Amino acid sequence: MTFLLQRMIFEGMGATSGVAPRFSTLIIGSKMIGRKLNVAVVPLNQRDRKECITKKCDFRPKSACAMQRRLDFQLSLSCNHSQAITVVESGNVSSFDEDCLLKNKAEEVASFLNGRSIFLLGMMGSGKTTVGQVLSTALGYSFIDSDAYVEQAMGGTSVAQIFKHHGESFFRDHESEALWKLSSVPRQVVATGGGVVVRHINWKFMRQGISVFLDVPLDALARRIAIVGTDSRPLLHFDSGDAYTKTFVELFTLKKKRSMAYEDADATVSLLNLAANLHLDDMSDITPTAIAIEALVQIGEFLREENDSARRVHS
Ligand SMILES: Nc1ncnc2c1ncn2[C@@H]1O[C@H](COP(=O)(O)OP(=O)(O)O)[C@@H](O)[C@H]1O
Ligand SMILES: O=C(O)C1=C[C@@H](OP(=O)(O)O)[C@@H](O)[C@H](O)C1
Repeated sequence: MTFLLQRMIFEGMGATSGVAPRFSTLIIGSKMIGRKLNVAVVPLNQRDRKECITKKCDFRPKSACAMQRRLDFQLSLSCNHSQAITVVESGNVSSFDEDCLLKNKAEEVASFLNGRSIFLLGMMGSGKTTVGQVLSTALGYSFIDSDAYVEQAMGGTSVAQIFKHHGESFFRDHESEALWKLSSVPRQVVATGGGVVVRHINWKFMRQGISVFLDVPLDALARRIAIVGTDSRPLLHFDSGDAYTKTFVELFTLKKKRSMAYEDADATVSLLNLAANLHLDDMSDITPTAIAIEALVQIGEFLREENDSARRVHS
């Protein structure tokens, strides 16, 4: 894997010139392409800027390391947030403290959320459960899977069994009821079922919180689901045939019906965009933590826009 996540603070390639860098960006991803370092950055917030003081930041890739697709540079940061310190010694490749970045971003966003819950939306396999658990822990929220909630309400009957014995419409009624109940509970990350967007009433419940669409290309979804199997996902379960192909075809049909509805989400995390920003060829290299960080960035953007438009209305 050529991708390295580093917590490094300096201003772009200006750091190589020996000029003391100013703090404007936080590099969250880097990748060697030949002898060139490509980086992905996010803006630093005011508090991070105050916290971090760079003593020296000198980037020097060596050809041998470049060939091995490893970074070799010296970076010295002084940062009064002890967890945030990453010192990369010459010859070593640091492990990036993604968790620290997630924690800082979650703290920042949580202070503007006022306890509003997060509803994760997306097609089956888009990572709502996986990312939701990471996000809830970071925010200090509880996590709930709406499918699991319905299963519990049905005395432990699985979603697959509910579909089989009672049909989809029965399941959707219970799904809406679950969302209605969950929408009144603050400080939760809710992983919804992929089909939740098709019923208009569900939006009314989800608007109590903030909805975030995890937009993952169909190929990646089909690959993920083919690995774990389709037993728990009745809409994708077929008696015979290649799981990847059948899943892909079925997801394609469902996505066509749902894509406009997903666009109504308050915020979107596009894995295609994220991979491009991080200079990754393979989307499976994006960790759930990196996706959770991006979700927080997008939630932060939504809150800022919401705040701006509220101010415009009142002025
Ligand atoms: N970022 C990721 N990279 C690779 N695999 C992932 C990622 N996120 C989730 N997965 C895998 O994809 C499958 C579906 O994820 P899940 O979180 O259950 O999706 P959903 O809740 O949206 O249906 C799981 O096997 C999970 O381990
Ligand atoms: O997309 C859908 O219509 C469905 C998605 C499933 O949840 P996940 O998205 O968690 O797999 C589950 O609610 C049910 O099988 C129907």
